[in-house]
Amino acid sequence: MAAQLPSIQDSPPSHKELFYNGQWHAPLSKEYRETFNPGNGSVIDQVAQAGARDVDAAVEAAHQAFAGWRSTPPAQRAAYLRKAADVIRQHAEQLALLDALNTGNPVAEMLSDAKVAAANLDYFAGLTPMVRGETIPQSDDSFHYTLREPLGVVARIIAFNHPAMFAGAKMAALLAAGNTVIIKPPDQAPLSCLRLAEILSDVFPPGVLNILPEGVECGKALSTHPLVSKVTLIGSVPTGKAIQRAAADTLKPTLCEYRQTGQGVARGMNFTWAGQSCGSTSRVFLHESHHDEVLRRVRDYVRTHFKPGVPTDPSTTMGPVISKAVQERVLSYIESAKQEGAELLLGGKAPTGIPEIEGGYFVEPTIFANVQPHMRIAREEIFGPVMSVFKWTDEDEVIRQVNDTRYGLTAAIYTQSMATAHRTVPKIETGFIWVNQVGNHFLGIPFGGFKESGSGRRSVWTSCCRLRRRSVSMLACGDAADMQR
Ligand SMILES: NC(=O)c1ccc[n+]([C@@H]2O[C@H](COP(=O)([O-])OP(=O)(O)OC[C@H]3O[C@@H](n4cnc5c(N)ncnc54)[C@H](O)[C@@H]3O)[C@@H](O)[C@H]2O)c1
Repeated sequence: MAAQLPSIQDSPPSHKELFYNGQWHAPLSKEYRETFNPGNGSVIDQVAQAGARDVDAAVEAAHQAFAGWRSTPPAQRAAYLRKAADVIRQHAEQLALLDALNTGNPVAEMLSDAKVAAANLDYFAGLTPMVRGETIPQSDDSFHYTLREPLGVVARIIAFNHPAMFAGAKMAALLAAGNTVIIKPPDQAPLSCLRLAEILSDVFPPGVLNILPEGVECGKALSTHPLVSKVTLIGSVPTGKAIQRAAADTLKPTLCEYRQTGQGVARGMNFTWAGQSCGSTSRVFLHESHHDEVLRRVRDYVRTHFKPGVPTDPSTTMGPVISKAVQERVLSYIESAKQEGAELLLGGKAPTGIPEIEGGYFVEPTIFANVQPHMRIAREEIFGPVMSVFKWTDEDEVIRQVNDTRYGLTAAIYTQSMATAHRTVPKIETGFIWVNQVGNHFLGIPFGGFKESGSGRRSVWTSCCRLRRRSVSMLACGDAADMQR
């Protein structure tokens, strides 16, 4: 695979500005900000920052493009999406390398991200003819039907952990349904999204796909803009709440997911990207009958499979966290766990003695056993490489503990009994549950959270369209009678 990777020098996007209306624009604010390589702390480049006036211009362009895009026949929209998928596939290695450089996620794993994005575009291209309403029988003298219509301009604000995948995959259904899209890349890691804008710049008609790098201010301006019909976020709970508050004024909808077990527990924690995945199974509940055996296997697996290294090196198995501030926050959680009496089994500090990652924001893969429900690491989202292990004996009590959190995105159940799985699944308060597997995602299967982990479910058309009901009285309208015949 190493031979397939392009050189790092050739990979960064040549444009660092704002992409809208099919063109690159310097920011009206004239502001640029440094973007970093979390693998060594160095500055990679300066990237434009979209201000409120830039957001106005981009939203206007997307709004103007909407009428043409929504009336483009579904088969033609599908052809645009398939072309985008092909182009992304051709640049998969470059996008993976850019995300490794800018997020710290190991490049070998990031290769699949661009492929997932392309697969989503192909999948939703195939579904464009399925954006359908239904007819509803009533009485003999009336005829009722519903239409699914695109919403208009949709803003997608995305988190830093998988930028190219979040941008590429999650535009697919929106575009297929006839919406125009503005993507706001993560402030920490905008480079792969800028490259996406470059490679897709002549794929879609101007204004259909727009990409505006910046941070919170741009996100806020998008959330409150009257011409933005919907804001979708992949991000943290406080951001989701802030966006819902901001969007409320303009009434926008928001969408805010023994060996085999040991390996599953270890893999579910996503140590590869330093635990920075929304779906990480960071709390592990092991029954006392196999607690010690599974825990030993988990520790051995993590110790041998996840070694901090240079993110752009294809042999690296674990990257840094995204920034110095996040590294300090994760280390402070580790300190709190030690002070509250959890038992440190592995890791617990920033790695030392590895010259090639000096200056990077790394934290060793960390496992705490004997974690109690009241401890901070058991209650708050760390979003770092820290796993908390609990021992349990009583099924009702463990389900109570599993649900005793503000969050509810994913869970995984490992059991030899399908009866146990079926009995337990409905009791667990998460939007997505794996059984005897973990971390896999499936095309077209809704993914989203319960409680503070999300509102809405990323399903196919419900999140991209509004449902318009039409009632036609045959007595009042001859055309309608013709339609029914
Ligand atoms: N539920 C999921 O599917 C999912 C997937 C990946 C990550 N996440 C979550 O994302 C978080 C980590 O990513 P992050 O640190 O980039 O999250 P974040 O919430 O800090 O930022 C996410 C995005 O929102 C923007 N933003 C921040 N404040 C905003 C505001 N007030 N208005 C509009 N936009 C605003 C940011 O610029 C960024 O682009 C974790 O909490 C993780 O659980 C969730």
